[in-house]
Amino acid sequence: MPTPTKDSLMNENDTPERYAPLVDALVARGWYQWPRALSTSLCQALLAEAEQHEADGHLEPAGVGRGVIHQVNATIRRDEIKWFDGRTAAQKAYLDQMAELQTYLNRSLFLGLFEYECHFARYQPGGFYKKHLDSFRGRASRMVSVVCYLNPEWQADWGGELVIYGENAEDSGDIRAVITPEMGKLVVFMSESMPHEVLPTQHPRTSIAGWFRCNTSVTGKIDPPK
Ligand SMILES: O=C(O)CCC(=O)C(=O)O
Ligand SMILES: [Fe+2]
Repeated sequence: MPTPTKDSLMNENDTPERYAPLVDALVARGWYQWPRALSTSLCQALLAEAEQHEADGHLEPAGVGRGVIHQVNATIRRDEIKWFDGRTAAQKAYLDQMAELQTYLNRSLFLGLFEYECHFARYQPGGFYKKHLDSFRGRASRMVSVVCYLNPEWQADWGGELVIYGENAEDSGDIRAVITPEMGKLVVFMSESMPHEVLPTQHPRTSIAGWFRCNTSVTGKIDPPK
């Protein structure tokens, strides 16, 4: 099979206006679920990369916290990750779509997003990620979270759903969405206000987790990514 080019992985007829319902939902309720947002050819290419990283032993246990307080804690999360380096056609095509979304979000919501970071994530059977926020309140940095799922023919009884809760993280009864991780689905939510968790999966579960960040530079120091 010839190596796909970036353009061959993009959908034709994709206009930025397709992001309008996403932005409306983010404003109204803080999250949006978009089945079949990405082309199957792009998702398959990304899945193949993630599986190759796993076969090559290039995934690393994910941690919690950033910078000096970054630590691996298997009671909180059990996925393995690989950060994008933007070198392959598939990564470039995905990053192009995120750049387009970033432009659209900035134009419509004036969010001042200036950077996007993302990694592949692989959850093995038994893997989970307990309820958390992607950004600490008051230290705004990660503003908008985007998860893309890469699992063809996901079965309803395999677990591994993403559960999104209301703003009060203590209230576990306030479930806003239970989302299955089907290939091509994009989930977008506000990083500071939507607690969420990944329920234990019974089947290997592959995704791309990413974040749009705003500049939180303090006294000239730019927050370190990751
Ligand atoms: O994979 C998912 O559904 C969400 C992952 C997540 O919450 C994270 O990586 O911060
Ligand atoms: Fe998260």
